[in-house]
Amino acid sequence: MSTKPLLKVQNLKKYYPIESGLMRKVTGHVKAVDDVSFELAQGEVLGLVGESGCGKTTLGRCIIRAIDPTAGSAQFTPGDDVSIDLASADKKTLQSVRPHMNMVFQDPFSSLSPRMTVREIIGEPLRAQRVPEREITQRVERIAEMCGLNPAHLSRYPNAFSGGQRQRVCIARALVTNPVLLVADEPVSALDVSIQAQILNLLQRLQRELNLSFIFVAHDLSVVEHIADRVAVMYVGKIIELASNEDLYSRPRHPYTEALLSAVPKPDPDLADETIILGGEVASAANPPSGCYFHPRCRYAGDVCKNAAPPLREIEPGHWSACHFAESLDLAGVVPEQDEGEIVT
Ligand SMILES: Nc1ncnc2c1ncn2[C@@H]1O[C@H](COP(=O)(O)OP(=O)(O)OP(=O)(O)O)[C@@H](O)[C@H]1O
Repeated sequence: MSTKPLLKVQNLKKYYPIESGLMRKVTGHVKAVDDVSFELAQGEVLGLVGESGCGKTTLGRCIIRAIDPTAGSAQFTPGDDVSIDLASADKKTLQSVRPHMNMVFQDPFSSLSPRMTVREIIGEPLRAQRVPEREITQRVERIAEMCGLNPAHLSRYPNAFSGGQRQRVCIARALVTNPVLLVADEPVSALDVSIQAQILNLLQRLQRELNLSFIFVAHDLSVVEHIADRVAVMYVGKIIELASNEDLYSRPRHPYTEALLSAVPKPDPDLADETIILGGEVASAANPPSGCYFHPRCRYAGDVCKNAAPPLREIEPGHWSACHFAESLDLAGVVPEQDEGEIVT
């Protein structure tokens, strides 16, 4: 088995040009993903968390090369003899590794063709690989069953399915090629609260049974608390904290993470609500503030934060923070929920 990380992302960037005037002159850039680096081990679940617009979806899409990054690399090593840079790979090379990675999207209502049966939808990636029809039938039925779908219902169309069942169809389609890497982009946020736990439990079970590596995108730390091994927090295109689940929740080392954690629902309703209300707007990726992008909203900011951008640095083994005061601030965390099996609704 390979000792290399499954995925090594280095200095990844995605800049969108801002054009204006009749001549569509480029007057600036939206830095949607700005110099992001991290590694993902085989079988690891990385939670990718941050407010709307911070670049989570763009990062996920760049990694699986649904869109082309502006710069940087994403070395993907799905096997001992296969290792390619997804960021720079040509079309043919990408096609050869496509079956090893996939993405599940937020909205199961718009991501399924209404004119195809569920059997056809799930089998589509295999058909694209020219897998024989008999094998497609077997593999579709197997993965559908693993995803909690009744094989007798596979000849139905998506509109006969509820939101949760449709997301199961999306998950089955994403897994039918036996990928090793799955990017799940807010896979439960479009679903009813009562269904969210079922889909999270399903993803967790599949991750364990299939030894999948996950990048699990969420805007809320409570969603990834149960499923992630490590968590990366993004703010305006950059990772500003990265640590093991336990360290990040119990001892955050960035004021933005502290604020996100304060909004995580407390198990004990008698505990005082100490939600930190962040003032001001999320900084614009087109025109970010000077220094630390978070400083205009940070209650601990000093002069240095206005002037100098703090790099993401390892402040203790495995715990990375991009705060000038990471070592000296005593930030409030939460007790992470123990993983005691399935989430109960
Ligand atoms: N095609 C595009 N052209 C220009 N700007 C874009 C494009 N796609 C995304 N952006 C901008 O890039 C930034 C990051 O967007 P992205 O959708 O990745 O954020 P996100 O964290 O996933 O947000 P959400 O949780 O709302 O999906 C935003 O400022 C967004 O407006």
